[in-house]
Amino acid sequence: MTTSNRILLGVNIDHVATLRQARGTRYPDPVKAALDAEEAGADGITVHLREDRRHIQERDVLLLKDVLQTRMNFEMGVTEEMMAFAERIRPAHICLVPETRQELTTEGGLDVAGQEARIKAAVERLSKIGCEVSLFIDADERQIAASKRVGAPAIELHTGRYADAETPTDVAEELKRVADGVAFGMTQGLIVNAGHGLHYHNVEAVAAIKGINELNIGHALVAHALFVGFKSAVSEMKALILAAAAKA
Ligand SMILES: CC(=O)[C@@H](O)[C@H](O)COP(=O)(O)O
Ligand SMILES: NCC(=O)COP(=O)(O)O
Repeated sequence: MTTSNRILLGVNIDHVATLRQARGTRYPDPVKAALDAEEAGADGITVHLREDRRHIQERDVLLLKDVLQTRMNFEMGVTEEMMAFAERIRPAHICLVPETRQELTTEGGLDVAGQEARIKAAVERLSKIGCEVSLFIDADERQIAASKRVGAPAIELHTGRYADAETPTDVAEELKRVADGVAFGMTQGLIVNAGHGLHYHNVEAVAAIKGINELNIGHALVAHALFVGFKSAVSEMKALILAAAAKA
């Protein structure tokens, strides 16, 4: 259980691949982004191999597996195709996420409570090959307790609702939901990560929540990198979250 204010930054490079896929070019290469992110202080690299391959491709994951100095957090839907691919590459971390083809982005958390047997079998299968499995869920006690029951050592709380909240009241309410989720996850002995929709203007309040192990951030980093370069984008984000965690 994490009790200190140490906080890690997982850099999600999916949207570097989004730009490449928009034209079917060889650039920009997410592998180069990952190496730059590591040099700038990323603690890990997150990639989501979507079923529709809209951004990250198998080629990216295979190359990253060979070249990363830190560790890969491989996000995947719970499908047989992905399970078999994960068994082939054996990433250090796997985050099981819900996925639908039409969604613009990952819209909500995985319904662990509603499909415990299926998720338990996936967690067991992936744990057997040495992966630390995390479940991408809403900050909801029912889902957190179910995550514990299915044997996942870690959860990642979906911060999308917090990021999308528009009024100060809603922002405060969603932030509290995340903070309560972190606290409850810790009582369950889970490693608690968080992410989705975090950016330079909303990240500090989340980084200040005691007990969060890691924040996974992608879209905002890639967007900022267009103007300042990838290394600066990562180091600015890392400095922000470390300062916020230290002040808390
Ligand atoms: C699960 C998650 O939050 C990330 O994988 C994020 O979803 C990546 O971006 P897209 O949802 O746009 O693929
Ligand atoms: N799991 C969340 C993630 O990896 C990054 O999400 P986003 O910052 O691209 O919204």
